[in-house]
Amino acid sequence: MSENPNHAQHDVAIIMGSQSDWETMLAASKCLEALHVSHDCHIVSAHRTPDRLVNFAKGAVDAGYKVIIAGAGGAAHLPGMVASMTRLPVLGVPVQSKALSGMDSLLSIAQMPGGIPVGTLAIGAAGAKNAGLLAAAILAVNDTALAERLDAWRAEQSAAVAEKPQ
Ligand SMILES: Nc1c(C(=O)O)ncn1[C@@H]1O[C@H](COP(=O)(O)O)[C@@H](O)[C@H]1O
Repeated sequence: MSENPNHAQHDVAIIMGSQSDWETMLAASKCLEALHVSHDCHIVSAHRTPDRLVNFAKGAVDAGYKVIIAGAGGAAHLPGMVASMTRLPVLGVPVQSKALSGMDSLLSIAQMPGGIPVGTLAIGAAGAKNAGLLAAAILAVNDTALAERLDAWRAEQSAAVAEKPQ
C-alpha cells in the first residue's frame, strides 16, 4: 500500500480505513481479480490520515479511477467523506466492528444526507464481495468483454448450486 494512492491507472480503487479492514476488503479484490478488472488497494482514513484522504479523493478522477470501493468500520466516515470530494460512484462496505457487530459501520455509511450518495453494501466480506461485483457491473455497461465475463461468472455460480442437499 503506497503513500501516494494516485500513481497508476486502474479502473477501481479499493480503499479502507485500516490495515485491520483488509481481511474483509480482500473479498472485493479477489472478486475483481477473478473478473480481470484492474484495481489497486490503499489504506486511507478520514480520521487518521486526513491529508491522504483529501489527496486521494480530489485526485481520483485525474488518476483514472472509474469506481471507488471504500470499506471502514465503527464511525465509518471514510466512504461519505470520499464521496463528498469526488463525483465518481462510491460503494461503501461496512466492516464488522467488535463493539457493535458492524451496525455502527452500516448506519454511518448508509445514512448519508441527500445530495451525496454512497451505495451501501452489506456488513462484512459478503458486502465487500458484492461491492466488487457491483463495481464490475457498473464498468460492464461500457465494456462488452467484461459484461461477458460477468455473465460467465454468474452462470458458473448457478451451476455450482446443487439441486438437492447432500
Ligand atoms: N472508520 C474508520 C476510518 C474512517 O472512517 O476514516 N478510519 C479508520 N476507521 C476504522 O477504525 C476501525 C478500527 O481500526 P484499527 O483496527 O486500526 O484500530 C477500522 O475498521 C477502520 O476502518
